[in-house]
Amino acid sequence: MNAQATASHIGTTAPASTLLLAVDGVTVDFDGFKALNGFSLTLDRGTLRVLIGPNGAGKSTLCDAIIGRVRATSGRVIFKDQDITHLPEHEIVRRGICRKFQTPGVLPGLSVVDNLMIAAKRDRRWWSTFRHGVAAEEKARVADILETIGLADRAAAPAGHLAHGEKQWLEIGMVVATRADLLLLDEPTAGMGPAETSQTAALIRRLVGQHAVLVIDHDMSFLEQLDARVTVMHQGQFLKEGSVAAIRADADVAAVYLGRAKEDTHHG
Ligand SMILES: Nc1ncnc2c1ncn2[C@@H]1O[C@H](COP(=O)(O)OP(=O)(O)OP(=O)(O)O)[C@@H](O)[C@H]1O
Repeated sequence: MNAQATASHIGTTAPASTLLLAVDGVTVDFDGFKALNGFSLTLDRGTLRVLIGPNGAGKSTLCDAIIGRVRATSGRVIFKDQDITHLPEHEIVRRGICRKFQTPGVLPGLSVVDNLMIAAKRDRRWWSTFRHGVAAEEKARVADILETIGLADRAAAPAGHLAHGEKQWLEIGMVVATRADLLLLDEPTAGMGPAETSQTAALIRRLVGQHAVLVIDHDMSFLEQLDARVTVMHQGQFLKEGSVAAIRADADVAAVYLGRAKEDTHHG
């Protein structure tokens, strides 16, 4: 199935209007410094959102607060109608949120397909994958993921032999393999050239519908290709939300980026 067909198929079956995640007035206070300051955001099932903001705006802290790596000082994180604010990270992951770097990481000596098999193993006991074999259902799922991430013809290659972009796609595939409903992707195009960046945008668009995806990235050409709703953060707070075109044209957004650039120049 080609990418477009997959995306449109998923698009027609996704329960697109159901609320999946609500970040409700979350503050994260690091000894008096509010990395998040009453920040709110909602995300529906199967939808794509891009989060941007100048350096230090609080984007990573937001992901940390969602996944339980840092604790909200106040406010709540609601996922699938449950308050997950104070749950341990592993329990949040079990409930269906996965961040790219939380996958075991690509094991360079193992093949692409074996890396995906390990991530697909729900109980995460890696070695049991080899001891007990893999269910047919998991094999089929992994074959699907290989198609989605564009690595079907590299399935048998050792992951360590992949190019930089291919390794990133494998990591995204490993997040998908965990069956998470919400995928958090922090700068998925880091270090990529224009061709790989375009392929990454297409890959992410193929995931939408089956998963909600929250992407942090600064690359405007990537954001244009993703064609997603954009939320802009500044100093731990919500600044704006809108289409890529609207955000590009927004004077307040330009001002916070330029302001930051001036500070960076000043200090640097
Ligand atoms: N553990 C911590 N203790 C103290 N301050 C922290 C901690 N983690 C982050 N910060 C501060 O919180 C602010 C927000 O950081 P965060 O990494 O969330 O920003 P960001 O938007 O992801 O930035 P970047 O685009 O540079 O990755 C920054 O000023 C950072 O120095």
